[in-house]
Amino acid sequence: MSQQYKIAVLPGDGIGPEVMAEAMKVLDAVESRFSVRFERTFANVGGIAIDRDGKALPEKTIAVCRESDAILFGSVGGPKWESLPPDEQPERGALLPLRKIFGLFCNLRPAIIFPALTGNSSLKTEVIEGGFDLLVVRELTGGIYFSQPKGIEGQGAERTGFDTMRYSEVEVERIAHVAFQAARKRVGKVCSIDKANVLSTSVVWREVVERVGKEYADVELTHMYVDNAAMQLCRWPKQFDVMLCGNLFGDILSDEAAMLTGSLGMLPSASLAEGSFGLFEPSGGSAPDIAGQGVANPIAQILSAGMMLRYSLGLTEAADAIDRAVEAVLDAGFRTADIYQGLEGETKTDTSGMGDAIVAEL
Ligand SMILES: NC(=O)c1ccc[n+]([C@@H]2O[C@H](COP(=O)([O-])OP(=O)(O)OC[C@H]3O[C@@H](n4cnc5c(N)ncnc54)[C@H](O)[C@@H]3O)[C@@H](O)[C@H]2O)c1
Ligand SMILES: CC(C)[C@H](C(=O)O)[C@@H](O)C(=O)O
Ligand SMILES: [Mg+2]
Repeated sequence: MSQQYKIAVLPGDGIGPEVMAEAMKVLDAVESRFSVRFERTFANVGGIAIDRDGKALPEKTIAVCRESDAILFGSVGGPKWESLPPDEQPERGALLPLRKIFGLFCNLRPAIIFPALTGNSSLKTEVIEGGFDLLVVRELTGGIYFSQPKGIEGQGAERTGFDTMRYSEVEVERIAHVAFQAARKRVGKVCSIDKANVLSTSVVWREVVERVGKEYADVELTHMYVDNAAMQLCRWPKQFDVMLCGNLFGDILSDEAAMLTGSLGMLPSASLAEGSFGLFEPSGGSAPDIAGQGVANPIAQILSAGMMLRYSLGLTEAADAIDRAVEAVLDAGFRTADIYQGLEGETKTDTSGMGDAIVAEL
């Protein structure tokens, strides 16, 4: 009998359902090749859940997630819901609560340049030569995203929006351990990103990371201010192996790192709790500017499904096969619009064409 896994599938809004359909085809292919079964339960999340169930994160969606081994998430949000009160909008009403409810404190965002796409990078050829492979380890349930108090108060010219940024030692410690352990399996370098020249949270962050680093004598630890890090990523990304970041800095730097690889549509992510449970989603959003046209790049969603197999389900061989299939399809010249340059050997394809090519390769 084949091994069975339960997956909560939350396509969400915009391009979410379009790219999720391709990830489903890939999971079908994995089922037949590796003799496993993915029992998938679809549930509403984000704007579509507001429209159908009256709130961005319905109880029944939370229940489906609780009963599953992992969550595969598309993306949420869009102009249709922007006029709602902030806490009811898809992002703050669904995605952030999901991260908190399931304790998904650790966000892994690997930015790897595929050899076939070196010409797509926004970087100069000499900078890209030989490719690069870096991992952003982002703290996901603390910092300015979640600290209280926050809100908007007052009237007229005195009306003020405010957020608070707090990081406790335990929060920094547990994400630092993840970064050092990841570095051990990679090149062995952690660069911790902060703003310790200005922010008190960063003073605590740097001290704790330094202390945790003493337990990993085999890993090289450096510290860098976030503004310099943003510049260094464009200048010479190869200097980085693991970039350890707080919630806000990791959000910003991971989008930057994505673009160095060619497109935001290429960058997957894993959001992990203690243990094996996780939520897997593209790093980018619902892309309202291209939604409904069938042209979105499904690779970030497909690679996110691969990360789910690797991190939550322990299906390393199948996860490797997905990564290899994506690489082979790019080598063969298949390109969605976001990575198409009109060069010789390139074949322009749409969302489902890219999914089909990856399935055929699998
Ligand atoms: N995890 C999430 O659900 C998530 C993440 C980020 C943004 N959002 C939300 O998405 C909405 C749109 O935000 P935004 O426009 O700032 O960011 P976005 O990431 O949706 O889009 C930024 C740009 O990248 C392009 N892009 C993104 N994914 C792509 C793909 N797979 N293929 C091709 N091109 C792709 C878009 O077309 C757009 O030009 C907002 O409501 C935002 O809050 C959601
Ligand atoms: C949509 C938004 C809340 C989210 C974040 O800021 O974490 C997104 O940008 C991401 O990177 O996953
Ligand atoms: Mg982001």
